[in-house]
Amino acid sequence: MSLLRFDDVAIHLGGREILSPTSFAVQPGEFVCIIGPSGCGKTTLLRAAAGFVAPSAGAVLRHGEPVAGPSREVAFVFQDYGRALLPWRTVEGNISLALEAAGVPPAERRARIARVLDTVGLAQHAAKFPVQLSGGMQQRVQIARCLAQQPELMMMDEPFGALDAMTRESLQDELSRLVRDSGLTVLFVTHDLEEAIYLGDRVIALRANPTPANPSLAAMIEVPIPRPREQLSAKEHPDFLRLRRELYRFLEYE
Ligand SMILES: Nc1ncnc2c1ncn2[C@@H]1O[C@H](COP(=O)(O)OP(=O)(O)OP(=O)(O)O)[C@@H](O)[C@H]1O
Repeated sequence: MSLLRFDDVAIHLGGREILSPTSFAVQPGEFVCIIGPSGCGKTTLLRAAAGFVAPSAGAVLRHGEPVAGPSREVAFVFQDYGRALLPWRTVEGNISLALEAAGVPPAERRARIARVLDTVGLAQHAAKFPVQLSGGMQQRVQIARCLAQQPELMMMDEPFGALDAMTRESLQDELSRLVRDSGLTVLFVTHDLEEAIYLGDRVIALRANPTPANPSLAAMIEVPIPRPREQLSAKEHPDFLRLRRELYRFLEYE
């Protein structure tokens, strides 16, 4: 059974159709990237998948059950790390917060925090405050916080959009590795089609201003590039170049 399924999901906000009836399914362990022009409803789709926005028509199903609201099984990583982390809490304290809210006992909290900080390479920085860390490190804290919750689904909304190119590539590789090791399922929104192809098992392309003839779901492509992927060789792979061309044309004309 699919971990997540959109069955003809339409979403209207402010009297406008943001997402026209859209159907797709996400299997456990899949990494699905969502691209599309600004305002096409990528964030709205993530929010609907997480139960923050109710569909105007159709159904969002997790494990075959309608999603009724937010769940601890779903964790978010946002682009704006400056606002996503509490500045008055240390790295450790930020990660602990969600676990405290979930009632995880202190000893297990400490063990989970140590484990996830190790996973993202921040074990030496547990006692620092966000302001003492670079942007890339703050994003690692957000990812660690997400992993500590042990969700089944990780939603990432342009998580690397504000980082420089080098940091971005190294975080892409870290993310690929830890997703492969953990078996997490990921929905990842990005503007960057190379990032979508490099990270995704599948890429969903949305168009803005849908009509019945041109619905929101413009394309859904499989990425057959073998894993583990490596930046240079993956980006020279014939399938990478083919998909980049296809998606580039799509984005150019939308
Ligand atoms: N609560 C709301 N009420 C009314 N309109 C909304 C609401 N939330 C989002 N919108 C509108 O829905 C459209 C899609 O927004 P959304 O943030 O999902 O797009 P996006 O593809 O993620 O855009 P971007 O790439 O710029 O982040 C936008 O036009 C936005 O103004």
